[in-house]
Formats: sequence, C-alpha cells, structure tokens
Amino acid sequence: MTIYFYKAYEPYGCFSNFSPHGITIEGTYWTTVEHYYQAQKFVGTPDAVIIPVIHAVETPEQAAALGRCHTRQVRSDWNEVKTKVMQQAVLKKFLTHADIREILLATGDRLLVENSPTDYFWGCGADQSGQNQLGKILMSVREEIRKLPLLSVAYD
Ligand SMILES: Nc1nc(O)c(N)c(N[C@@H]2O[C@H](COP(=O)(O)O)[C@@H](O)[C@H]2O)n1
Repeated sequence: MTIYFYKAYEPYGCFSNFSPHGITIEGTYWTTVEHYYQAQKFVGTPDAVIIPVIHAVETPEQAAALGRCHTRQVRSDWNEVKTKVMQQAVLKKFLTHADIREILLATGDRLLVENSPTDYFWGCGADQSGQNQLGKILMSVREEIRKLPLLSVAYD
C-alpha cells in the first residue's frame, strides 16, 4: 500500500524536508533539509548573500519563502543539479538520524509519495500526475541504506 506524506506534523512527517532533522554538509550544520536545499539555489550567484540568511532563519517555511522569492537570481544550472542536491541532503538526513532511518526501512518496498497539492515536481500534485521526485529519492535512499549492512541489520 502506498504511503502518502506531506506536512512534517502529519503521519510519516519525518519524510518531509520540513521535518526537524538537521544535517551537516561540508562542515556546515543546517537545521532542516529544506534550509540546505533552498540555500543551494543561490550558490555562485550575485544573490549568494541570501545564503547565510536562509541558514539562520528559524523555520523551514521561512527558508522556503526566501528561496522561492522570484526577485532573486537562482543559479543557472539549478534545474540540472537540484535533484542531486536533494538526493545528497536526504541521504545525509537518514544516515544521521537512526530513529527515522528505522521508520524508512520499516516501509519495506511500499511506494512513498509526497502528497503535495501544488508541487508537480517533488510531489504528486493535486491530481496524482506529478513526478513525485521526493518520493523517488526517499525510495532510492531506502535502497542505498539497505545495502549498508551495519545500518540495516534490524530489517534483514
Ligand atoms: N509548502 C510546502 N510545505 C511543505 O510542508 C512541504 N513539504 C513542501 N514541499 C517541499 O517544498 C520543496 C520544494 O521547494 P521549491 O518549490 O523547489 O522551492 C521541497 O522540499 C518539497 O519537498 N512545500
């Protein structure tokens, strides 16, 4: 049976990038995956000054609002790199936090779907026609972690 998730406070909310599970990437600690992901949009651009601001805001909603502001210039290769950026951050999240890694592994081979009513790239959109890229990343992270024997031993 498919597992749908979306808001961090809903069932399976730990699969949301807005969940309160920090990650350290290249020596910098980010409060949520969303903070990290939104900041990466501006690496190497004239608007890179916004990166420490995104890093410092209290909530992932604030980070997303800053990252989605259309007056700022997103890096030119963003569409090519954003899935890889997300994959790296989501993998790091589940390698870092054993409690949610167990929840992910316990989903077995079930289909994971970000049930966003508005996002047709990361989620399934309002009519299920979206690409569900975040769900796909979570399933590939699940697969990758299963191959790490010391991390997946409880589910062999
Ligand atoms: N608005 C919103 N609220 C949530 O609780 C969400 N989980 C999401 N989805 C996430 O939004 C990010 C995409 O942001 P961009 O549109 O690329 O700026 C991504 O992390 C989705 O998983 N949205």
